[in-house]
Amino acid sequence: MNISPNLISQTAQKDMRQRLNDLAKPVDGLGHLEALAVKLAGIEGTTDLKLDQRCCLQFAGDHGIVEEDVSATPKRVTAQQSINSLDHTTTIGVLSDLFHCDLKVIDVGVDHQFSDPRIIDAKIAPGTNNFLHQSAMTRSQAKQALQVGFDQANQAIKEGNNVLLIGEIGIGNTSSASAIIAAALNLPASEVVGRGSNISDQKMAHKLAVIQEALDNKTIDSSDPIDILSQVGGYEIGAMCGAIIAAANAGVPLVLDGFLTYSACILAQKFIPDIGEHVIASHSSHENGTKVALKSLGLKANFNLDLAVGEGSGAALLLPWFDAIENLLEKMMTLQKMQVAFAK
Ligand SMILES: O=C(O)c1ccc[n+]([C@@H]2O[C@H](COP(=O)([O-])O)[C@@H](O)[C@H]2O)c1
Ligand SMILES: Cc1cc2nc[nH]c2cc1C
Repeated sequence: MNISPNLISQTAQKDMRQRLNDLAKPVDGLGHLEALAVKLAGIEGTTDLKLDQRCCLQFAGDHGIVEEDVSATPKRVTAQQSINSLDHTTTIGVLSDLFHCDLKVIDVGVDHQFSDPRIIDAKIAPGTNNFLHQSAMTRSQAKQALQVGFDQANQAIKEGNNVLLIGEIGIGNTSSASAIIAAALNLPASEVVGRGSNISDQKMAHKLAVIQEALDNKTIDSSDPIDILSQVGGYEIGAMCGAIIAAANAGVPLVLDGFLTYSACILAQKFIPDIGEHVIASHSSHENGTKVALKSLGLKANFNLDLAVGEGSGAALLLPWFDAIENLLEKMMTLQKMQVAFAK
Protein backbone atom coordinates (compact mmCIF):
# COMPACT_ATOMS: atom_id res chain seq x y z
CA MET A 1 0.00 0.00 0.00
CA ASN A 2 1.70 3.17 -1.16
CA ILE A 3 0.72 6.44 0.49
CA SER A 4 1.07 9.39 -1.91
CA PRO A 5 -1.99 11.62 -1.70
CA ASN A 6 -2.85 13.58 -4.81
CA LEU A 7 -2.35 17.32 -4.25
CA ILE A 8 -5.51 19.32 -3.67
CA SER A 9 -5.66 21.81 -6.56
CA GLN A 10 -6.04 25.36 -5.33
CA THR A 11 -6.26 26.54 -8.95
CA ALA A 12 -9.27 24.31 -9.60
CA GLN A 13 -10.86 25.56 -6.37
CA LYS A 14 -10.34 29.18 -7.42
CA ASP A 15 -11.69 28.46 -10.92
CA MET A 16 -14.73 26.74 -9.43
CA ARG A 17 -15.47 29.76 -7.21
CA GLN A 18 -15.27 31.92 -10.32
CA ARG A 19 -17.54 29.59 -12.28
CA LEU A 20 -20.12 29.52 -9.48
CA ASN A 21 -20.00 33.30 -9.16
CA ASP A 22 -20.83 33.62 -12.86
CA LEU A 23 -24.00 31.51 -12.66
CA ALA A 24 -27.34 33.32 -12.86
CA LYS A 25 -27.96 33.59 -9.12
CA PRO A 26 -26.89 35.79 -6.25
CA VAL A 27 -23.26 35.38 -5.17
CA ASP A 28 -23.05 32.41 -2.73
CA GLY A 29 -26.76 31.79 -3.42
CA LEU A 30 -26.25 28.04 -3.53
CA GLY A 31 -24.77 28.13 -0.03
CA HIS A 32 -23.24 24.86 1.10
CA LEU A 33 -23.58 23.36 -2.38
CA GLU A 34 -20.99 25.89 -3.49
CA ALA A 35 -18.54 24.87 -0.77
CA LEU A 36 -19.10 21.25 -1.78
CA ALA A 37 -18.47 22.02 -5.46
CA VAL A 38 -15.25 23.87 -4.57
CA LYS A 39 -14.06 20.97 -2.43
CA LEU A 40 -14.82 18.49 -5.22
CA ALA A 41 -12.93 20.64 -7.73
CA GLY A 42 -9.89 20.68 -5.43
CA ILE A 43 -9.96 16.90 -5.11
CA GLU A 44 -10.53 16.18 -8.81
CA GLY A 45 -8.18 18.99 -9.94
CA THR A 46 -10.73 20.42 -12.40
CA THR A 47 -14.00 22.39 -12.57
CA ASP A 48 -15.23 19.83 -15.08
CA LEU A 49 -16.48 17.55 -12.31
CA LYS A 50 -17.08 13.87 -12.96
CA LEU A 51 -19.57 12.54 -10.43
CA ASP A 52 -21.77 10.17 -12.38
CA GLN A 53 -20.12 6.77 -11.87
CA ARG A 54 -20.57 5.88 -8.24
CA CYS A 55 -19.70 2.81 -6.30
CA CYS A 56 -20.39 2.04 -2.64
CA LEU A 57 -17.97 -0.38 -1.03
CA GLN A 58 -19.72 -2.05 1.88
CA PHE A 59 -17.17 -3.87 4.03
CA ALA A 60 -18.42 -6.55 6.41
CA GLY A 61 -16.80 -7.93 9.55
CA ASP A 62 -17.68 -9.46 12.89
CA HIS A 63 -16.44 -8.48 16.33
CA GLY A 64 -15.34 -10.66 19.24
CA ILE A 65 -16.29 -7.89 21.66
CA VAL A 66 -19.98 -8.86 21.20
CA GLU A 67 -19.27 -11.65 23.77
CA GLU A 68 -19.34 -8.82 26.33
CA ASP A 69 -22.99 -8.05 25.59
CA VAL A 70 -22.29 -4.57 24.20
CA SER A 71 -24.80 -4.61 21.32
CA ALA A 72 -28.57 -4.83 21.06
CA THR A 73 -28.31 -6.92 17.93
CA PRO A 74 -27.50 -10.61 17.40
CA LYS A 75 -24.17 -11.20 15.67
CA ARG A 76 -25.69 -13.20 12.80
CA VAL A 77 -27.20 -9.95 11.46
CA THR A 78 -23.78 -9.11 9.99
CA ALA A 79 -23.98 -12.08 7.61
CA GLN A 80 -27.72 -11.71 7.01
CA GLN A 81 -27.46 -8.03 6.08
CA SER A 82 -24.48 -8.71 3.81
CA ILE A 83 -26.73 -10.93 1.69
CA ASN A 84 -29.72 -8.60 2.04
CA SER A 85 -27.62 -5.73 0.65
CA LEU A 86 -26.96 -7.74 -2.49
CA ASP A 87 -30.71 -8.42 -2.73
CA HIS A 88 -31.19 -4.64 -2.38
CA THR A 89 -33.39 -4.98 0.70
CA THR A 90 -31.12 -3.13 3.17
CA THR A 91 -31.13 0.65 3.56
CA ILE A 92 -28.06 0.95 1.34
CA GLY A 93 -29.47 -1.65 -1.05
CA VAL A 94 -32.55 0.48 -1.68
CA LEU A 95 -30.78 3.85 -1.68
CA SER A 96 -27.92 2.75 -3.94
CA ASP A 97 -30.50 1.66 -6.55
CA LEU A 98 -32.43 4.88 -6.18
CA PHE A 99 -29.37 7.08 -6.60
CA HIS A 100 -27.66 5.12 -9.40
CA CYS A 101 -24.78 3.78 -7.39
CA ASP A 102 -23.10 0.43 -7.82
CA LEU A 103 -22.87 -1.60 -4.60
CA LYS A 104 -20.22 -4.16 -3.69
CA VAL A 105 -20.24 -6.20 -0.48
CA ILE A 106 -16.83 -7.33 0.67
CA ASP A 107 -16.40 -9.97 3.37
CA VAL A 108 -13.27 -8.93 5.25
CA GLY A 109 -14.04 -10.79 8.46
CA VAL A 110 -17.54 -12.18 8.81
CA ASP A 111 -18.06 -15.19 11.07
CA HIS A 112 -19.96 -17.08 8.38
CA GLN A 113 -19.03 -19.14 5.34
CA PHE A 114 -20.87 -17.47 2.48
CA SER A 115 -21.83 -19.57 -0.50
CA ASP A 116 -23.20 -16.59 -2.42
CA PRO A 117 -20.79 -15.77 -5.27
CA ARG A 118 -21.92 -12.12 -5.27
CA ILE A 119 -20.04 -11.55 -1.99
CA ILE A 120 -16.44 -10.54 -2.62
CA ASP A 121 -14.37 -12.93 -0.55
CA ALA A 122 -11.49 -11.14 1.16
CA LYS A 123 -11.95 -12.80 4.53
CA ILE A 124 -8.97 -12.40 6.84
CA ALA A 125 -10.48 -14.25 9.81
CA PRO A 126 -14.00 -15.17 10.98
CA GLY A 127 -14.30 -12.08 13.18
CA THR A 128 -11.90 -10.27 15.50
CA ASN A 129 -10.84 -11.48 18.93
CA ASN A 130 -12.59 -10.02 21.97
CA PHE A 131 -10.47 -6.91 22.57
CA LEU A 132 -11.34 -6.83 26.27
CA HIS A 133 -9.08 -9.86 26.78
CA GLN A 134 -6.83 -10.01 23.71
CA SER A 135 -5.65 -7.96 20.78
CA ALA A 136 -8.46 -7.75 18.23
CA MET A 137 -6.08 -9.01 15.54
CA THR A 138 -2.37 -9.33 14.79
CA ARG A 139 -0.37 -6.51 13.21
CA SER A 140 -0.11 -8.60 10.08
CA GLN A 141 -3.91 -9.00 9.93
CA ALA A 142 -4.34 -5.25 10.45
CA LYS A 143 -2.07 -4.59 7.47
CA GLN A 144 -4.03 -7.14 5.43
CA ALA A 145 -7.28 -5.34 6.27
CA LEU A 146 -5.86 -2.03 5.04
CA GLN A 147 -4.65 -3.74 1.86
CA VAL A 148 -8.09 -5.25 1.17
CA GLY A 149 -9.74 -1.82 1.24
CA PHE A 150 -6.89 -0.24 -0.73
CA ASP A 151 -7.16 -2.90 -3.45
CA GLN A 152 -10.97 -2.82 -3.60
CA ALA A 153 -11.01 0.97 -3.96
CA ASN A 154 -8.33 0.86 -6.66
CA GLN A 155 -10.29 -1.83 -8.49
CA ALA A 156 -13.49 0.24 -8.34
CA ILE A 157 -11.58 3.26 -9.69
CA LYS A 158 -10.04 1.13 -12.44
CA GLU A 159 -13.55 0.06 -13.42
CA GLY A 160 -14.36 3.71 -14.16
CA ASN A 161 -16.00 4.89 -10.97
CA ASN A 162 -15.38 8.56 -10.30
CA VAL A 163 -17.03 8.70 -6.86
CA LEU A 164 -16.54 6.18 -4.06
CA LEU A 165 -18.75 5.72 -1.03
CA ILE A 166 -17.73 3.64 1.94
CA GLY A 167 -19.99 1.79 4.32
CA GLU A 168 -19.96 -1.24 6.56
CA ILE A 169 -21.94 -3.86 8.37
CA GLY A 170 -20.56 -5.29 11.58
CA ILE A 171 -22.52 -5.98 14.71
CA GLY A 172 -20.50 -4.68 17.66
CA ASN A 173 -18.45 -2.31 15.54
CA THR A 174 -19.46 0.89 17.36
CA SER A 175 -17.53 -0.52 20.37
CA SER A 176 -14.46 -0.97 18.21
CA ALA A 177 -14.85 2.45 16.54
CA SER A 178 -15.23 4.16 19.94
CA ALA A 179 -12.09 2.46 21.22
CA ILE A 180 -10.19 3.43 18.06
CA ILE A 181 -11.19 7.09 18.36
CA ALA A 182 -10.48 7.17 22.11
CA ALA A 183 -7.04 5.59 21.58
CA ALA A 184 -6.16 7.75 18.58
CA LEU A 185 -7.20 11.02 20.19
CA ASN A 186 -6.22 10.14 23.78
CA LEU A 187 -9.76 10.58 25.04
CA PRO A 188 -11.69 8.76 27.77
CA ALA A 189 -14.28 6.28 26.50
CA SER A 190 -17.05 8.45 27.97
CA GLU A 191 -16.44 11.06 25.26
CA VAL A 192 -16.92 8.66 22.38
CA VAL A 193 -19.07 5.69 23.39
CA GLY A 194 -22.67 5.81 22.18
CA ARG A 195 -25.84 3.80 21.71
CA GLY A 196 -24.79 1.92 18.57
CA SER A 197 -27.72 -0.07 17.23
CA ASN A 198 -29.84 1.46 20.03
CA ILE A 199 -28.96 -0.08 23.39
CA SER A 200 -30.75 0.59 26.68
CA ASP A 201 -29.41 2.94 29.39
CA GLN A 202 -28.30 -0.06 31.42
CA LYS A 203 -26.42 -1.61 28.51
CA MET A 204 -24.91 1.75 27.65
CA ALA A 205 -23.33 2.00 31.14
CA HIS A 206 -22.02 -1.55 30.76
CA LYS A 207 -20.63 -0.88 27.23
CA LEU A 208 -18.85 2.21 28.48
CA ALA A 209 -17.29 0.28 31.38
CA VAL A 210 -16.16 -2.55 29.06
CA ILE A 211 -14.49 -0.19 26.59
CA GLN A 212 -12.81 1.88 29.30
CA GLU A 213 -11.53 -1.30 30.98
CA ALA A 214 -10.15 -2.57 27.67
CA LEU A 215 -8.37 0.74 27.06
CA ASP A 216 -7.03 0.84 30.65
CA ASN A 217 -5.59 -2.67 30.27
CA LYS A 218 -3.69 -1.88 27.08
CA THR A 219 -0.79 0.30 26.14
CA ILE A 220 -1.61 1.65 22.70
CA ASP A 221 0.73 3.85 20.71
CA SER A 222 -1.66 6.60 19.65
CA SER A 223 0.67 7.64 16.82
CA ASP A 224 0.63 4.17 15.22
CA PRO A 225 -2.56 3.35 13.28
CA ILE A 226 -1.53 -0.31 12.88
CA ASP A 227 -1.14 -0.64 16.64
CA ILE A 228 -4.56 0.95 17.25
CA LEU A 229 -6.23 -1.20 14.57
CA SER A 230 -4.63 -4.42 15.77
CA GLN A 231 -5.43 -3.85 19.45
CA VAL A 232 -9.04 -2.63 19.27
CA GLY A 233 -10.01 -2.49 15.61
CA GLY A 234 -12.20 -4.31 13.17
CA TYR A 235 -11.43 -5.82 9.78
CA GLU A 236 -14.07 -3.75 8.01
CA ILE A 237 -12.81 -0.58 9.70
CA GLY A 238 -9.23 -1.29 8.59
CA ALA A 239 -10.47 -1.95 5.06
CA MET A 240 -12.35 1.37 5.00
CA CYS A 241 -9.13 3.10 6.08
CA GLY A 242 -7.29 1.48 3.14
CA ALA A 243 -10.05 2.57 0.75
CA ILE A 244 -9.77 6.17 1.99
CA ILE A 245 -6.02 6.16 1.34
CA ALA A 246 -6.47 4.73 -2.18
CA ALA A 247 -9.08 7.38 -3.07
CA ALA A 248 -6.83 10.16 -1.72
CA ASN A 249 -3.93 8.85 -3.81
CA ALA A 250 -6.10 8.77 -6.94
CA GLY A 251 -7.77 12.17 -6.48
CA VAL A 252 -11.17 10.51 -6.48
CA PRO A 253 -13.81 11.95 -4.12
CA LEU A 254 -14.74 9.49 -1.39
CA VAL A 255 -17.91 10.06 0.62
CA LEU A 256 -17.84 9.08 4.27
CA ASP A 257 -20.92 7.67 5.93
CA GLY A 258 -21.37 7.54 9.71
CA PHE A 259 -19.45 6.88 12.90
CA LEU A 260 -17.63 3.76 11.73
CA THR A 261 -16.31 5.59 8.68
CA TYR A 262 -15.11 8.44 10.94
CA SER A 263 -13.07 5.95 12.95
CA ALA A 264 -11.53 4.63 9.72
CA CYS A 265 -10.76 8.18 8.63
CA ILE A 266 -9.13 8.96 11.97
CA LEU A 267 -6.83 5.99 11.37
CA ALA A 268 -6.16 7.30 7.83
CA GLN A 269 -5.30 10.71 9.33
CA LYS A 270 -2.32 9.08 11.04
CA PHE A 271 -0.98 8.25 7.55
CA ILE A 272 -2.18 11.44 5.79
CA PRO A 273 -2.54 14.31 8.27
CA ASP A 274 -4.71 16.47 5.97
CA ILE A 275 -7.01 13.57 5.01
CA GLY A 276 -10.05 15.74 5.82
CA GLU A 277 -9.22 17.78 2.68
CA HIS A 278 -9.44 14.64 0.52
CA VAL A 279 -12.78 13.20 1.64
CA ILE A 280 -16.38 14.40 1.76
CA ALA A 281 -18.46 14.11 4.92
CA SER A 282 -22.11 13.31 4.27
CA HIS A 283 -24.20 13.25 7.44
CA SER A 284 -23.57 13.77 11.09
CA SER A 285 -24.25 10.44 12.79
CA HIS A 286 -26.53 10.04 15.80
CA GLU A 287 -23.61 8.35 17.60
CA ASN A 288 -22.11 10.14 20.65
CA GLY A 289 -18.54 10.58 19.47
CA THR A 290 -19.50 12.19 16.17
CA LYS A 291 -18.65 15.79 17.08
CA VAL A 292 -15.20 15.03 18.44
CA ALA A 293 -14.35 12.77 15.49
CA LEU A 294 -15.45 15.23 12.80
CA LYS A 295 -13.71 18.08 14.61
CA SER A 296 -10.45 16.17 14.69
CA LEU A 297 -10.76 15.56 10.94
CA GLY A 298 -11.57 19.22 10.27
CA LEU A 299 -14.80 18.10 8.62
CA LYS A 300 -18.29 19.55 8.69
CA ALA A 301 -21.16 17.20 7.93
CA ASN A 302 -23.44 18.38 5.15
CA PHE A 303 -26.65 17.29 6.88
CA ASN A 304 -27.97 15.70 10.04
CA LEU A 305 -30.88 13.27 10.04
CA ASP A 306 -29.82 11.50 13.26
CA LEU A 307 -29.10 8.41 11.18
CA ALA A 308 -27.65 5.37 12.95
CA VAL A 309 -27.82 2.74 10.22
CA GLY A 310 -24.38 2.74 8.67
CA GLU A 311 -23.97 0.50 5.58
CA GLY A 312 -23.11 3.58 3.48
CA SER A 313 -26.74 4.75 3.65
CA GLY A 314 -26.02 8.34 4.71
CA ALA A 315 -23.31 8.66 2.06
CA ALA A 316 -25.86 7.59 -0.58
CA LEU A 317 -28.22 10.33 0.56
CA LEU A 318 -25.61 12.91 -0.48
CA LEU A 319 -25.64 11.71 -4.09
CA PRO A 320 -28.63 13.84 -5.23
CA TRP A 321 -26.55 16.83 -4.13
CA PHE A 322 -23.83 15.71 -6.53
CA ASP A 323 -26.44 15.45 -9.30
CA ALA A 324 -27.59 18.96 -8.44
CA ILE A 325 -24.05 20.35 -8.64
CA GLU A 326 -23.30 18.63 -11.97
CA ASN A 327 -26.56 19.78 -13.57
CA LEU A 328 -26.43 23.34 -12.26
CA LEU A 329 -22.87 23.81 -13.53
CA GLU A 330 -23.76 22.38 -16.90
CA LYS A 331 -27.15 23.94 -17.56
CA MET A 332 -27.47 27.27 -15.80
CA MET A 333 -27.45 30.61 -17.56
CA THR A 334 -24.44 32.81 -16.79
CA LEU A 335 -24.38 36.41 -15.61
CA GLN A 336 -21.92 37.13 -18.39
CA LYS A 337 -24.46 36.12 -21.06
CA MET A 338 -27.13 38.14 -19.25
CA GLN A 339 -24.72 41.06 -19.05
CA VAL A 340 -25.50 41.45 -15.37
CA ALA A 341 -22.91 42.97 -13.04
CA PHE A 342 -23.70 43.30 -9.34
CA ALA A 343 -23.57 46.74 -7.71
CA LYS A 344 -20.68 47.10 -5.23
O1 LIG B 1 -23.14 4.75 10.85
C1 LIG B 1 -23.38 5.03 12.04
O2 LIG B 1 -23.15 6.15 12.50
C2 LIG B 1 -23.94 3.94 12.92
C3 LIG B 1 -24.29 4.24 14.22
C4 LIG B 1 -24.82 3.22 15.00
C5 LIG B 1 -24.94 1.93 14.49
N1 LIG B 1 -24.56 1.66 13.24
C6 LIG B 1 -24.70 0.27 12.68
O3 LIG B 1 -25.06 -0.61 13.73
C7 LIG B 1 -24.13 -1.67 13.86
C8 LIG B 1 -23.26 -1.46 15.06
O4 LIG B 1 -24.00 -1.24 16.22
P1 LIG B 1 -23.61 -2.03 17.54
O5 LIG B 1 -24.61 -1.55 18.55
O6 LIG B 1 -23.80 -3.48 17.20
O7 LIG B 1 -22.23 -1.66 17.83
C9 LIG B 1 -23.27 -1.67 12.63
O8 LIG B 1 -23.72 -2.65 11.72
C10 LIG B 1 -23.41 -0.26 12.07
O9 LIG B 1 -23.50 -0.30 10.67
C11 LIG B 1 -24.08 2.64 12.44
C1 LIG C 1 -31.29 -4.73 11.23
C2 LIG C 1 -29.97 -4.02 11.32
C3 LIG C 1 -29.38 -3.52 10.16
C4 LIG C 1 -28.13 -2.90 10.26
N1 LIG C 1 -27.35 -2.34 9.35
C5 LIG C 1 -26.26 -1.88 9.90
N2 LIG C 1 -26.34 -2.17 11.17
C6 LIG C 1 -27.49 -2.78 11.45
C7 LIG C 1 -28.08 -3.27 12.60
C8 LIG C 1 -29.34 -3.86 12.52
C9 LIG C 1 -30.01 -4.33 13.75
